[in-house]
Amino acid sequence: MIYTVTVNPALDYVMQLSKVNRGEVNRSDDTQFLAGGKGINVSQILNQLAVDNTAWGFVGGFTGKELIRQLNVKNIVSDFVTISDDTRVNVKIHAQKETEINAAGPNINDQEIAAFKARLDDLKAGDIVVLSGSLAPSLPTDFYKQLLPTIKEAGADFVVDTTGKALLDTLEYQPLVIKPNHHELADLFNTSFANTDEMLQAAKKLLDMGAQNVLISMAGDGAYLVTKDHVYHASAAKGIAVNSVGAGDSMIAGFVGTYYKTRDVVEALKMGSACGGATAFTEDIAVKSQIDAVLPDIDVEEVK
Ligand SMILES: Nc1ncnc2c1ncn2[C@@H]1O[C@H](COP(=O)(O)OP(=O)(O)OP(=O)(O)O)[C@@H](O)[C@H]1O
Ligand SMILES: O=P(O)(O)OC[C@@]1(O)O[C@H](CO)[C@@H](O)[C@@H]1O
Repeated sequence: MIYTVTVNPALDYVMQLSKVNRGEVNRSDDTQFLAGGKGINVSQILNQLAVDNTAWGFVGGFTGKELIRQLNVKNIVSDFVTISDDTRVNVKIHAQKETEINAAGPNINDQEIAAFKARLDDLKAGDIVVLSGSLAPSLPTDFYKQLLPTIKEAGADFVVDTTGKALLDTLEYQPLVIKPNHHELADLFNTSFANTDEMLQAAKKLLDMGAQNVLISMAGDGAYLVTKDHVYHASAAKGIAVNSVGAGDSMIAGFVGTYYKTRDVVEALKMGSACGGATAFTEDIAVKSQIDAVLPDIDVEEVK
């Protein structure tokens, strides 16, 4: 089983308008509330790929009810801890440029945290836990790290999609894969890369620090996968990008879901790239037919 963890999910309020004039009243042409949060997006793609998964996290209030309603409509199995505060709303403005305003998130109390940690008792050897997204402000900054000993003791693997110190702190527990984009990878080492070789060297340092695989995503320029023995490049899907929300989550889902089924990192890289591209080409998270349509575009080659 794959478990996705979204401790700070959101209703994404997507507003379409041709232009935003700052300091004036703007009117949108169309709006939508979409169930969001990085782990939930991963679950949506896993469902499209017919990979069994359960979404875990915290939801509360009227926004939390709507989020669960949407997950049920999409047949996403979930087992969230209900909290007394409201799940956040994140505003995504699709105008000339995309602008995102993500709320901090609800207050989560100690009892609710304990109820969440009890969920980990269900883990079995071979399971994969995908930990994604920001922490609600009331959670300790090392919340993900606190979960890792229990996950590893159960014989499960984990994937973590976060940045900075929170990411580095998890490496000693040997995440199955981490997926910084190339900017996040440079930030981890307080640097910028003059060339691809420097970027790949940085990924190798993360392997030395404990990561089992490092996936470097580069939006329309594709991705590199750096493993202990190989480096692969995957080309990007061909199409017109209309949305950048969830491409990274979709890539993680495609990679992890395929790896779970095949244990083949090259197939996983290929599917991850297709899922990321398919989501970039649609307003919402991609569905199976959109993923299938771009899969033949992806060429994977070994570069070293
Ligand atoms: N415009 C695009 N064209 C083709 N493929 C894309 C495009 N954007 C994203 N992808 C695919 O999705 C993968 C992940 O995208 P990206 O590098 O933007 O991740 P990210 O920065 O984590 O994204 P986000 O945080 O916006 O979800 C890329 O490596 C690529 O395979
Ligand atoms: O605030 P976080 O947790 O970092 O990111 C949350 C979020 O921006 O991530 C998803 C896209 O990746 C959206 O569905 C959601 O609103």
